[in-house]
Amino acid sequence: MAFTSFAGRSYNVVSDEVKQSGSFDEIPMIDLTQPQEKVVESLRDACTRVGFFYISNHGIPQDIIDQVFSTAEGFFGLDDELKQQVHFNKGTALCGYEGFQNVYTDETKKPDLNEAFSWRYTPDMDSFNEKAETTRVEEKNVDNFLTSGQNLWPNAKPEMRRDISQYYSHVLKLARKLIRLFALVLKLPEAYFDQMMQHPGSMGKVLHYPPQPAKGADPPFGIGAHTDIECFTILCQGGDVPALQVLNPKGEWILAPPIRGTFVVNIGDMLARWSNDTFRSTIHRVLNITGRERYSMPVFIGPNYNTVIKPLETCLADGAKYDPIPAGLYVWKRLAISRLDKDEYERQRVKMESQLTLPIGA
Ligand SMILES: O=C(O)CCC(=O)C(=O)O
Ligand SMILES: [Fe+2]
Repeated sequence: MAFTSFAGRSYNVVSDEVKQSGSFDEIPMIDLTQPQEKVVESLRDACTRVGFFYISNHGIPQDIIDQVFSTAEGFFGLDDELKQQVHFNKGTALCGYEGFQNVYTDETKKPDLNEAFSWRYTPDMDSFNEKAETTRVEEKNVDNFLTSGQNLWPNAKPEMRRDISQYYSHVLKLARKLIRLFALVLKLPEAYFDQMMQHPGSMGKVLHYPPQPAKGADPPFGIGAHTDIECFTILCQGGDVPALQVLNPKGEWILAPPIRGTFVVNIGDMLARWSNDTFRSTIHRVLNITGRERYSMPVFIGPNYNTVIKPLETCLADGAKYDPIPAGLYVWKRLAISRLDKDEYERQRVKMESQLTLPIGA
């Protein structure tokens, strides 16, 4: 069975059976409190060979995590009418509520069996970053997708804004720590990405996957097989509901179960592209056949949307494989194609391309 991702790469999937072993037989675990050289060495292996890893001792208090999942569960339990009030179609940032089977992720266009609520970075959600407010000015000439303040927070569940913001502030801090480690892995100065991460091109999402039948010829997936769009994802799995599967190079699906006290981190297409494929962006999907409700919360991290993603100098041994593209345009195209109808996509594309242009000589 062949699989072509939205990023245009082909993969061979040999078996639909979930294996516990393979060419990477498990997802590495990296303790962030080890000496830095050890962390960097483990990250180099994880990012180049697997594209997925767990992190332990990440520093985010468990009660903050528990709180946000409990609030999100309450939000998903609201009447549909209340959730529809913040449907992503009501805003311009492609964020807000997505109902069951509203969106598709894999190239078969089969709708995903989840409901979700998503938000975009705004400086007021970045409370550990003293420079957050001053970076807002960088975005003043662009609107729609790129403008801050477009989040659709539900009035019917005001704790969503409070608890998500609290959690997200912590995750942003962790993300800035990780990007410094990635810089070292890529043989760049530790602070190489710092400025670009002041106002990150970032989104977050909380997802609810209902249980689904274990058998069936052509089952819907909680989320279809895909690679993530941004540079990397920090994923928190709520409860103890194993359903995330990761495709190894042999074409086998490896389970990445929740491990309390850890996050799953995975590399996305933007960092694979930026690193000229030094880092791997690995295919994954969700199939919740546990009989239980599953909740998860990925935060997608990328640089400021004006950043030009051009293969990094330290990764050019085989020549640049990719053309430069503004980060915001890359993200927008990937999100919009599975969310907007064709005419609306074309209308917005023209506008986006005129707003996000490459600097001369990029
Ligand atoms: O729910 C999960 O475990 C994964 C979600 C995911 O892959 C995504 O939202 O991109
Ligand atoms: Fe994903």
